[in-house]
Amino acid sequence: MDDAVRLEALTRRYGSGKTAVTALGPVSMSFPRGSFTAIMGPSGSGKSTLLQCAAGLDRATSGSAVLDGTDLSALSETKRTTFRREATGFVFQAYNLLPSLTAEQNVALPLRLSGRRPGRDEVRRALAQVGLADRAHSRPDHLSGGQQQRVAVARALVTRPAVLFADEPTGALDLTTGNELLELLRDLVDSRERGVGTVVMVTHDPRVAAFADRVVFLTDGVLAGELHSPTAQTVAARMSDLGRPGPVATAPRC
Ligand SMILES: Nc1ncnc2c1ncn2[C@@H]1O[C@H](COP(=O)(O)OP(=O)(O)OP(=O)(O)O)[C@@H](O)[C@H]1O
Repeated sequence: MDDAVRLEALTRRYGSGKTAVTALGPVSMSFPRGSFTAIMGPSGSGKSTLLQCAAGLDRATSGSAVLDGTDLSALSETKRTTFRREATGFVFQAYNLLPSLTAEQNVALPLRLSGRRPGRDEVRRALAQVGLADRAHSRPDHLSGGQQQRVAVARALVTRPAVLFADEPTGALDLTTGNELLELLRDLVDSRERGVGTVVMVTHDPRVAAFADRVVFLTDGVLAGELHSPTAQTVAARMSDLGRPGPVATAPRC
């Protein structure tokens, strides 16, 4: 399996001099195509920073992120933005839909931002992928929270990105609706003809992480291990270990 995303000694620092904060790194790791990875770690451990650098929403201070074969650090700000719009989809906790636009118009936005005239078929296809083909003309305030987040997923899928990134995508949803959304993400990875192929998701909830193939743990901006074929119990146990003083929590930055 080749890599959809590869991080090579990536660091992200904020500020300069004595007030500089290293939010992340150095981190080296891969997200293989066709995989569903969850990123976990205590608050402030660098999860969102990792996601944003991997997705090209933020720029590494040193090292690089290689996304779908393109080294983001080698691109100018403008080229990175253009590339990111085509190669990635991003779903946030808050659905971030424009309230005055219909579901269909919201989904078409990334195509318009890329300077393309949205084809009705590609927009309808993305809505069908999330099970909302019949709600194309609904505005967000006529949709439930779960449906709004599905529209946000359809918007993220419309450019047929190589990777779908999600930062706490179920954070605003109740348990049942959240599980339905996670089953949708799982299905996007598992079923090739419907699929986006690769999903990378930040969460703080072990039950949410258990939908992934692999969980990657961060503490203080560096990798603190990973877990394959996770269950909510094994993830919760590892998280609790991370919180305890010991060899893992005190591992030096490499
Ligand atoms: N713009 C910024 N300026 C300065 N420091 C920042 C900035 N963004 C993040 N940080 C710091 O970088 C570190 C990592 O932040 P990040 O948001 O990636 O962590 P997180 O694991 O996603 O946290 P949470 O679970 O609370 O959302 C934190 O110490 C944070 O305070």
